[in-house]
This record gives sequence, C-alpha cells and structure tokens, in this order.
Amino acid sequence: MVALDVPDAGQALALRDQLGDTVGWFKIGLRLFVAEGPQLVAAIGATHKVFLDLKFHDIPNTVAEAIESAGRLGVDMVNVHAGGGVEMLAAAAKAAEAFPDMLLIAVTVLTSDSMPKEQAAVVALERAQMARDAGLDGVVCSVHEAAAIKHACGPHFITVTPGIRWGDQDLQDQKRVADPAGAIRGGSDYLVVGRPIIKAADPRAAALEAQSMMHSALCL
Ligand SMILES: O=c1ccn([C@@H]2O[C@H](COP(=O)(O)O)[C@@H](O)[C@H]2O)c(=O)[nH]1
Repeated sequence: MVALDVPDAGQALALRDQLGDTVGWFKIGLRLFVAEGPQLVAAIGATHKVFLDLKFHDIPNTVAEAIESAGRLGVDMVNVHAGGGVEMLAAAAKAAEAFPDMLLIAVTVLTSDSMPKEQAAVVALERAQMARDAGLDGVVCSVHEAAAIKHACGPHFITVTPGIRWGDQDLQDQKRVADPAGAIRGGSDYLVVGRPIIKAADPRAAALEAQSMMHSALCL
C-alpha cells in the first residue's frame, strides 16, 4: 500500500499514474481526504483498492455513523483507533456489517509512539485481541508486533504495518520500523509505505525495490 500523503488531487493522481500496477492499494489519509474528499476517493478507487486511513476515535454512535459513510464511499478498508474502547469497536463492527466487502481494522499503537518496544508489544496485543473479539477484521501495528498478534488472533486476522524503511533511509518520525523483507518474514499482510516512495527521486523505482525485497523474503 502506498500512502498518498500529498496535498492535492493533482499530485495524488500523478503518483497513481506513475506507480500504476507496481502497487495494488493506495492509502488516503487525513491530509488528502481533508483537501479533496470523496471525489478523490472515487478517482483512486476506479483503478486501485483504497484504504481510507482516518483513524476514527470518538463516541460509539459517531464512529458507527462515520463507518457507514465510509462504506457508502465504497472504500475497501477503513480504520478506527482501538484506544476508543470496546464499545466503540463493537459499534464500528456492527455498522460495517452492511458493507461485507469493506475491511474494518483498528490502530493498536502508532508506529511513531515513543513507548518502549516491550510495552508497545503488550498494549498492541491487548488491543488486537479486543478488536478481534469485537468483530473487526484486523489491526494496524508495527512489524515487531505482527507475529504475536497473528499467533494470538488467528491467521485470518489481518496485520497492516506502516513504519517501513530500508537501506540508510531516514526514520523521520517513525520509531518501530522494519524493512520490506522483515515485514514479510514477520507476518505482515499489508505493508504501508509513504515517504520512502512518494518522496523518492524515482517513486516507481523505489516501489519496485520494496517489492523485490518482499518477493525475495517470500521465496526463502
Ligand atoms: O501506526 C501508524 C498508523 C498509520 N501510519 C500511517 O502510515 C503512513 C506511513 O508513512 P511513512 O511516510 O512511510 O512514514 C502515514 O500515512 C501514516 O499516517 C503510520 O505511520 N503509523
């Protein structure tokens, strides 16, 4: 998944066209959705799968209604923040039942969180189990927590992992990171990559490089 963290539709569509079939999914987050809204979701959704990453975190009724709106947009994946608690997660899952093709996942502990890794592992696992029990399809976590979450929640429970960096790339604000091969070996189902691709001098070459590292891990 490539995170389209760009300011406007023009740049988002240019990246989409440049990356083409090197990626299957695009992630639309706060910056782009606030700027361009549902029209851009429809444009990206015409050619690729869309993960609407707005991390809903509010009272249960408000989140359930937001999930319903996301379902009407036709996105393929949407998320809430597990920190909203079990009632909020259950309300979101109930609202998502009307959209069986849309995956609903919960953010466990942000990959930028500075909490110690050992503590993040415990909290992420607790939140993942809460999300599974509430009926969600999976979680956003770091690669470091993915294997334990899969082990505890089952092989069909999806792990989506941002915080992907390779070579001598700058970690920027990310704390719990791994490279694409490590993510595959760690049990990640979907890797989220933003700046290492969208800010690269050649985004397509960077996407292909990430892909080749993923494939080499799959072949081992
Ligand atoms: O825990 C989380 C949850 C979401 N994200 C999002 O993923 C991308 C990562 O971007 P990079 O530029 O590759 O760091 C970004 O859109 C975040 O909002 C995350 O990083 N961590």
